[in-house]
Amino acid sequence: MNLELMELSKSYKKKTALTQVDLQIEEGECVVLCGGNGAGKSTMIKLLTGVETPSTGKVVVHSGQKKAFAYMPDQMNFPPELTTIEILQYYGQFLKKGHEAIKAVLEKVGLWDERNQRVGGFSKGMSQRLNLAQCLLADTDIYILDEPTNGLDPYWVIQLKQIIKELKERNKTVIVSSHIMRDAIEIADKVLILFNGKVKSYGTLDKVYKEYSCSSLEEVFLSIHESEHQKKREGA
Ligand SMILES: Nc1ncnc2c1ncn2[C@@H]1O[C@H](COP(=O)(O)OP(=O)(O)OP(=O)(O)O)[C@@H](O)[C@H]1O
Repeated sequence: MNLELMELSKSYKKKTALTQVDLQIEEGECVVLCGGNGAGKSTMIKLLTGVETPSTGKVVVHSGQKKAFAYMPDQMNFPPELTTIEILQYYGQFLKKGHEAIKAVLEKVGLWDERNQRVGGFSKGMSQRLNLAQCLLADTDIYILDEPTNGLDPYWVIQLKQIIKELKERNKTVIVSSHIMRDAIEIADKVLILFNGKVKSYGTLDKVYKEYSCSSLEEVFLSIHESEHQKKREGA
């Protein structure tokens, strides 16, 4: 086991974004954080990566590495005047990665031929692939990807899934947030279902389906929505 979330909560002023999360994530697993808008996916990712500090609880990382996480934020604003390769060279300095490693990741995300282009002219999908490249450049135990399919066309969604599969084959832990159910079904060993900052279910798809007597993630979500709205109506 290499990651433990202990009584993790986060509040922003009056808003509770995440409530008392207790769970473990095993080595070599792909966990997909699922949930609707405002469910708490990005907040959880920010707590995992240390971008935000928890209001209570903690994240314990069991890793021999000094830097255990590689992070792909949901959006990156790269300096527009820099070229693709200049950006990766910048990250490479900190990660101690040279030309060969940079070339390998740019080839993986299909941007090697665009290495001398200024990123200010990039499409949304190209920027997202560059964002993925900076994350893959780090050789860490845990990869955290926040809505990585945003802006990617179907070809690159398939490639991204293949990249995640390869990371898992190298026994890396991959945590992905997505509101696209189909992605979750295809790549997840486990899904974590968040609703209003609370964990509603965590485990394999079979376990989650059984818990809600459903046969798809869409049905699980509908069931959660209906029961939460029912509770709200009864409380009102
Ligand atoms: N910096 C912040 N200040 C105040 N409230 C915040 C902040 N960040 C998040 N929140 C609130 O916390 C809740 C969870 O937000 P979060 O961004 O984690 O959700 P999400 O599941 O990633 O949603 P989405 O799919 O819409 O991106 C929301 O109600 C949001 O408004």
